[in-house]
Amino acid sequence: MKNKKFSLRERVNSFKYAFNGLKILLLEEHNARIHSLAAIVAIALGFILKISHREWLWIMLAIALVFTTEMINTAIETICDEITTESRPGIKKAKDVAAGAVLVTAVFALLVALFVFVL
Ligand SMILES: Nc1ncnc2c1ncn2[C@@H]1O[C@H](COP(=O)(O)OP(=O)(O)OP(=O)(O)O)[C@@H](O)[C@H]1O
Repeated sequence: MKNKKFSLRERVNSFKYAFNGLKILLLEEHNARIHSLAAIVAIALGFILKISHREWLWIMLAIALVFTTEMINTAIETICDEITTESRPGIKKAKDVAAGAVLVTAVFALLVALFVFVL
């Protein structure tokens, strides 16, 4: 793979696959819809309250982190379900740790919103 020649078409396809991943997340994952709604509300509030550039950076970081962990969580869940649907302690551990990562970033995003919009 490493010695393959550079191909613009393959690079464009990589972007297509990545956007497809985002589309799958938004269409199929209920949590992602809730996070999208929260992101839209935060962006709207940012414009309404005319927050500073620095505050926008925190809001964008929070949104990006939540979506990134949500996507990695979905990828891990999907791989786990492809491996087996039988009850396995290792699968439970992987899924719960991945879900925990989403929780950590969601709490971080809530704290950012609290600091930017309330305090
Ligand atoms: N194959 C498995 N073996 C053991 N535990 C599992 C397995 N699949 C899921 N679990 C556990 O069952 C619980 C629910 O799993 P599930 O995959 O439905 O996650 P979820 O977060 O409820 O799903 P979603 O993200 O789609 O809302 C979690 O604690 C998960 O770790």
